[in-house]
Amino acid sequence: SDDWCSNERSTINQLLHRALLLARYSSPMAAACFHGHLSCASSPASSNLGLVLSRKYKPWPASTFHLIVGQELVTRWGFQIKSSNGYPPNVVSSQKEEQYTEHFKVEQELESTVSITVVGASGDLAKKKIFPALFALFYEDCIPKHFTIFGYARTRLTDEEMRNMISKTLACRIDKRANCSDKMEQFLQRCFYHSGEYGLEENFSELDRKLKEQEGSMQCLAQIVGRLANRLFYLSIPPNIFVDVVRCASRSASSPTGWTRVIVEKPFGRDSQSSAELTQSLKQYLTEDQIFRIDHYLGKELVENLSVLRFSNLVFEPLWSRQFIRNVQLIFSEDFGTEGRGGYFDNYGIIRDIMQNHLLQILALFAMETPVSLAAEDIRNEKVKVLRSMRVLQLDDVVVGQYKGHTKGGRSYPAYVDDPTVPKGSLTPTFAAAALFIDNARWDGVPFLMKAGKALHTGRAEIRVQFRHVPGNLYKRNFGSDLDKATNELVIRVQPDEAIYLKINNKVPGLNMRLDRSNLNLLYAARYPIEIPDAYERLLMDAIEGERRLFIRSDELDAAWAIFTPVLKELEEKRIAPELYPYGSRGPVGAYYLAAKHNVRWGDLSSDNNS
Ligand SMILES: NC(=O)C1=CN([C@@H]2O[C@H](COP(=O)(O)OP(=O)(O)OC[C@H]3O[C@@H](n4cnc5c(N)ncnc54)[C@H](OP(=O)(O)O)[C@@H]3O)[C@@H](O)[C@H]2O)C=CC1
Ligand SMILES: O=C1O[C@H](COP(=O)(O)O)[C@@H](O)[C@H](O)[C@H]1O
Repeated sequence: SDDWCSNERSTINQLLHRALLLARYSSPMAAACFHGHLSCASSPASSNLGLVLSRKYKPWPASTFHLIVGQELVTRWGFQIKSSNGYPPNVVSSQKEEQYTEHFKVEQELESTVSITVVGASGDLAKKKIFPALFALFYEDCIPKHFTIFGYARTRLTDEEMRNMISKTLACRIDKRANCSDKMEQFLQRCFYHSGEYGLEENFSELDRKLKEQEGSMQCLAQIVGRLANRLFYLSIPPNIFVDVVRCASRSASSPTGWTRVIVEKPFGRDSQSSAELTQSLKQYLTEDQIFRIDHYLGKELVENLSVLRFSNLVFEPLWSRQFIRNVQLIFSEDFGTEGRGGYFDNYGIIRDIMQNHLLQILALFAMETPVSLAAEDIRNEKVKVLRSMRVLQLDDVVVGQYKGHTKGGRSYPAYVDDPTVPKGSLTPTFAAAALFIDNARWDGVPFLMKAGKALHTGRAEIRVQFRHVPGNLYKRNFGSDLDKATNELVIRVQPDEAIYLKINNKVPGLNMRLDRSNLNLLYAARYPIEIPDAYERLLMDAIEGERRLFIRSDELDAAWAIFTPVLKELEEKRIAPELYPYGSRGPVGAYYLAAKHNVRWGDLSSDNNS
């Protein structure tokens, strides 16, 4: 009854928290999705104990709880997950929202702690992306309330020195500057540093002690309810030390009570074999569920939007096949060279750096069949299927290039091989174009062209979808002899100036019948006047929440390497010389010929003003 419920509230809460702990241990998947807590709610349906759900609640399968006191099983209840207002569990009616607010507050107090250790904290990526993203999450209240951040690297720094180092990289969103410096100060006070070697377990044991100290100080209430101390490690280090760190962290610094997850940065190997070896080594210490392989392109707003565009717009989904699409182009260009990263880059080259991961991931999302649901495994299953349907890339369908020095407007730009960290005479491609095919019913015969390059004339990432000709087009004489110019093209511009636009043929206003190509243009800056979060913010938030949708599963990785490994080997074994292109140009002409061979024109090179 309600009376009993309120008298026994604290006992019941404790019992139910223990039940939740048990549920977490017996069903880690469910627990990973579950961010709520159970409490004795004074709901009208008094025979039910209420289940208070957090904002982050994801569907949770019906389950049986074993309620335990001490070691003894005293009660066993099978009960359904149902909200106390009678709505389905993931729906809270707006009328009832106030009633829930109090519960949310209590819930927040009781949430677990999370410690995020950035391994390689002194490095470029950590400073440039990871710490700023963590701060942005803090600023937006998107990080659990009880968090600490640790930097770990060999460089000797005090806590204060690390705070000083990262404070230079933090920024507030231009559209939300309120209390920015206070927030920064609060954030920095939660940041600590530990200096250690990457392969020494005792150094990680020291880190463990420091983590426990911080977790303890966040846990005054936790002793009562058994709050979990969760730990996330971000491997922002060169790949040759991934396994050392994972071994040490898992043996000496993994969480004794909560989850331990590891975000692994690319490159995940150099080919099928080394990637499989890396996976195998990581799996000596971690389960697949603990490994979060990051591809930051999956966290970009427009890449996330791809599925929304496809699956929730009737105007697109029926057109998404060989029947209407002539070719798809995935284009990445940077207007700067390897600048400082030549040492890393030379061992990988542009195919491994951009195509095999970022562009292929976009392709998979673009081309996959409709997943059963938006659950991570359903999406990843579809991505694996489409990747496994792809034809192994042939040398004939690849063009490679490398930038050479160039002088323009009195300024000289270096060649790739001028980078002091690049070996003289290196044949590593800084540019590549490739034609890929998916041998399934939906995409049979449709070329998926990829192009990626550094030191080009512009910095851009986009997906271009060129549609077929309109059969028996009544207006064909208005287009002259070049019917290709009259086909529709959908452009999803991932960056910069995020946009989705569709090129259509349109009548120019006036008394005569003149047609032109115009854009139906969804320019994000005009439509959504907010600053778009950085990809790392979304991905870090997801990793903390245990959401795996945007991370790469090991079988996806295997399928991705299987497409590129043979050609990468052939390029290296035959020592194929890349075509040189001037720094700041549009890349090697070979890319035009490759496209022409497949009856394609690169959309980004169109003479069209609205390209
Ligand atoms: N930078 C970027 O833009 C991107 C990077 N990545 C990936 O992220 C990871 C980190 O990149 P980034 O920050 O650029 O890397 P860095 O080269 O800056 O290395 C990070 C830290 O690792 C330590 N370190 C460097 N080299 C070695 C070595 N040979 N042996 C042991 N420790 C070493 C250094 O810390 P200390 O000496 O203090 O121990 C360094 O500060 C890499 O896997 C990279 O491929 C992925 C996408 C983009
Ligand atoms: O992973 C990488 O990505 C960056 C480009 O990322 P972006 O978000 O700035 O577009 C690239 O410069 C780097 O070579 C590569 O390793």
